[in-house]
Amino acid sequence: MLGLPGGITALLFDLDGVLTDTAAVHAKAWKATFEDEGYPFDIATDYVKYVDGKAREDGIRDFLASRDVHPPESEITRIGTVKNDLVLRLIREQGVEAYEGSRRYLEAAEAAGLKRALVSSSNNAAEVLKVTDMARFMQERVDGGVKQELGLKGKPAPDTFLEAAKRLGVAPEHAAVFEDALAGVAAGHAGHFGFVVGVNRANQAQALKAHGADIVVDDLSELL
Ligand SMILES: O=P(O)(O)OC[C@H]1O[C@@H](O)[C@H](O)[C@@H](O)[C@@H]1O
Repeated sequence: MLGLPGGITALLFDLDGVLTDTAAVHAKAWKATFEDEGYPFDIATDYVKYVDGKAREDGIRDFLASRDVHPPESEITRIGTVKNDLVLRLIREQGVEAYEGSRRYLEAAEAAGLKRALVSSSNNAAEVLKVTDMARFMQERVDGGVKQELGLKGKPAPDTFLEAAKRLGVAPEHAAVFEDALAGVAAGHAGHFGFVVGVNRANQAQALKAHGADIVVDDLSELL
């Protein structure tokens, strides 16, 4: 059913790049922010490898560590605030769209009686879900704020996905993970979920597979 193996009863969706076109907005804002700070930043390599899918502070820490820079927490918070102000401005100016294929997939999942949760590293997830009218599809939401409240480890650790499965009352082997980020598919793999769908929005099908995706699609409509 819906391109999933038998036994899957719950679906765990990443947001940016899986349900909405906001991954590119984040990438653009990170590039501008890091380059203003004096660090050349390549989206195809640095964003994908060090930042994509991770919690805000983890992305900053991991990218700067790759340049052998290890700033104090106050500095990481400052850079994160600059980047977030820019993301919010870009979202206000450009708007946010949900992928049509993802909306149709969620409608089909709802009609099929599958449970659904959002698992996003972003602190802006609730707002993005709301403005794209996708919140109504989600029975649970584990986002950047929930992660902080509960002290969960971020992606690529599986903890946020495991928390969402627990909230839905489903064992990991009965849940499928939908992710576009390498850190996200790695989290799905590490959590021993029943199925990991890699969503290829950045021409990285091979890398998604190598990090743990069971299948890779360009759009969720391929699974309908
Ligand atoms: O800064 P926010 O909105 O809390 O988002 C954190 C991260 O959320 C992830 O979903 C994005 O892939 C990252 O690019 C982003 O950095």
